Amino acid sequence: MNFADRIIEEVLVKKSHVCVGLDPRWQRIPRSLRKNYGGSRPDTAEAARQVIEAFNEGLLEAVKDTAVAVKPQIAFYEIYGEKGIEAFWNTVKIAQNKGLLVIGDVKRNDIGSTAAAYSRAYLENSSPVRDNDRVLPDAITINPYFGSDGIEPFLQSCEKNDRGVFILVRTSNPSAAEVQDQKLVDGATVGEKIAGMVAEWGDSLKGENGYSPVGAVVGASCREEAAELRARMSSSYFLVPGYGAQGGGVEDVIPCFDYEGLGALVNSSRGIDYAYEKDEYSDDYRRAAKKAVQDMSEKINSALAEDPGLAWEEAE
Ligand SMILES: O=c1ccn([C@@H]2O[C@H](COP(=O)(O)O)[C@@H](O)[C@H]2O)c(=O)[nH]1
Repeated sequence: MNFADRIIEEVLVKKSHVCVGLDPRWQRIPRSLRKNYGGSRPDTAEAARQVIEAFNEGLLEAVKDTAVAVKPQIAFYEIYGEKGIEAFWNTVKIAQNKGLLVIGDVKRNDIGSTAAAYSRAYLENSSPVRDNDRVLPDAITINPYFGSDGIEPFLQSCEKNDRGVFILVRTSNPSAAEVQDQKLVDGATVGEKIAGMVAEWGDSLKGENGYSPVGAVVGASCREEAAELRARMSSSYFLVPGYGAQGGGVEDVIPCFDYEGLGALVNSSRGIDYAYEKDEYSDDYRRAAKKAVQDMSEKINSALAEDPGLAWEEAE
């Protein structure tokens, strides 16, 4: 089953389009979890690993029935060095054991031969060491800037191992337009040009539901562009960050979906991880995360039920 079919299977079972980001920011982890490990900053890298894993375990248990996928952003783990990396990989394992798809937000790529090593690191079981007890994320985010030879090794790994990639097409950050909205000689923007390439890269890998494992990152901050991008990448699942903490709302993500109300996973990281901060009386982050993810899912589902064809109508 290709990666997009695996997403759709979970979407239909859980009746949800939500991806929860796992971005552990030390000072925002509930005090009760970190107080014996150093307070305002971790005493040791090992303390950081333990607290992050405990925090993530609680979040994962809380969101596992509603979230389709989780997206640990590796920067928040790398800052703790090797112990942080250990926490990242342990988080991948814990999440998968709870039935969640894992999207490693690692934004990798390079020249072709180096991209092949990245692809092997994240999407291949063939470890360079003999002791091959490895977990792999179900998908990762990658950068298209190197062009086809950088992308090719990832496509091969996706096909061989039923994994997926989400290629950066239109990101959610405030400066994204500086590069991605620049017009090329044919009048298309850089983002639209990449969208066309993403569609081609995935074309021969489509699965049962017509989606390929070659997805696209399209931020919730670019509602105007989203319908056009959906039309250009009709076989690509979208990963949509920017909901919640970055200001994106349900109306911003609806154009990322297809006619049937499929085609997009909407991510929220801080909005779920630290939902407990809104309750001045409790630091039960698990209960708050569970409620936040349910609310988010219900909002998206009701908007889709009202107007699943919105994206296509706007693009025509
Ligand atoms: O265009 C992009 C690509 C990646 N991200 C990442 O997603 C999460 C969003 O976190 P929130 O707390 O929900 O804002 C974060 O890990 C970013 O690095 C993105 O926001 N936009």
